[in-house]
Amino acid sequence: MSVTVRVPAKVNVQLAVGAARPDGFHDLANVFLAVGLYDEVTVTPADELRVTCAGPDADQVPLDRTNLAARAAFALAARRGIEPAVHLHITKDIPVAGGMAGGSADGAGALLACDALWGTGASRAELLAICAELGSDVPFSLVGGAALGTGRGERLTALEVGGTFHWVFAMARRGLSTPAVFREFDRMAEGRTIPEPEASAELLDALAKGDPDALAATVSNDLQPAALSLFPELADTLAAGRDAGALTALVSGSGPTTAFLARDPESAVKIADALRTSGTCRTVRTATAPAPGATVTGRTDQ
Ligand SMILES: C[C@@](CO)(OP(=O)(O)O)[C@H](O)COP(=O)(O)OP(=O)(O)OC[C@H]1O[C@@H](n2ccc(N)nc2=O)[C@H](O)[C@@H]1O
Ligand SMILES: Nc1ncnc2c1ncn2[C@@H]1O[C@H](COP(=O)(O)OP(=O)(O)O)[C@@H](O)[C@H]1O
Repeated sequence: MSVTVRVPAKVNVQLAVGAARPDGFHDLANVFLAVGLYDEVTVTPADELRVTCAGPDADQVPLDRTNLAARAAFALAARRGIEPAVHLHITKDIPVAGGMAGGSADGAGALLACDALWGTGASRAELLAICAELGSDVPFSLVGGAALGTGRGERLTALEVGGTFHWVFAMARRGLSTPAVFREFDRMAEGRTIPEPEASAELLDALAKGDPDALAATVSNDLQPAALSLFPELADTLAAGRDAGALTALVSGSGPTTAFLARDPESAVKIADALRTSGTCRTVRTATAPAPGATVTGRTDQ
């Protein structure tokens, strides 16, 4: 018996960051867009909980109880008073510590897979509440598409997307820690008044129209200066993609993955080729958006 769930990565087309809150988090206006790069989580009954991972970055993924997939299984089992006796296998294609919410994807995927395997029948609202306990980005991994995240990013409002956007992603040679990037944001913000984060009406309109030029003109990421401060070489990657015709180039979330919006699939291929030969990054991928959220893609009864 097994259940397999496929979950997308994300890029933040707007990431407005407010001042640090007393709990250490930051209020956000976080416009998430799910992109067609996916992790898969397969859950099968086992004697006790264990996690395995396959894929190019698998050696960087913790296989203990800190893995977000394991934490998701524990959280759902605890609510039902059952033992999380499962094997969670992650097929990882989303870069690790890349600002594309790979760990969050695995958390949302494991939750949906365990719910299906155990027949828990959790409501969407309960699944979303568990996701929010696991991490600020995890609810969005469950729902996919496009959404505005407020609070610390966990309170979602679905957004309309009127077309397909073509993206290129450049994966960096090392990761960046999300808390470290927020700390650098705070350090750089010292002595300044930070405005309340607000979604841009122009950006939401560009998404709704599916207009890549309008989207390119309105994307923003308040964490980008902090990510560049900790990882200055990313500026070279951004420049290489811009020179190759990207409509816009930005750091994805807390980075260090960089994201390039292309006008069409042909331009995306050209930008990807230029980034590959630029020597400024580790790997390059193209993907379209929006992508669906966590979805059950396989089920066996044996
Ligand atoms: C920045 C974003 C943008 O979507 O993602 P990444 O680009 O890293 O994937 C998110 O806000 C990351 O969300 P997620 O990775 O789920 O973070 P969490 O586990 O909730 O929090 C990790 C740490 O990040 C900081 N944090 C996170 C969210 C938030 N609104 N304010 C924060 O200050 C805190 O230091 C927190 O301890
Ligand atoms: N299933 C998982 N996949 C990847 N990383 C995980 C996972 N569970 C926990 N982690 C931890 O979370 C950190 C951030 O991972 P990730 O979600 O890939 O990056 P980001 O938050 O930048 O999108 C990793 O360095 C790793 O230690």
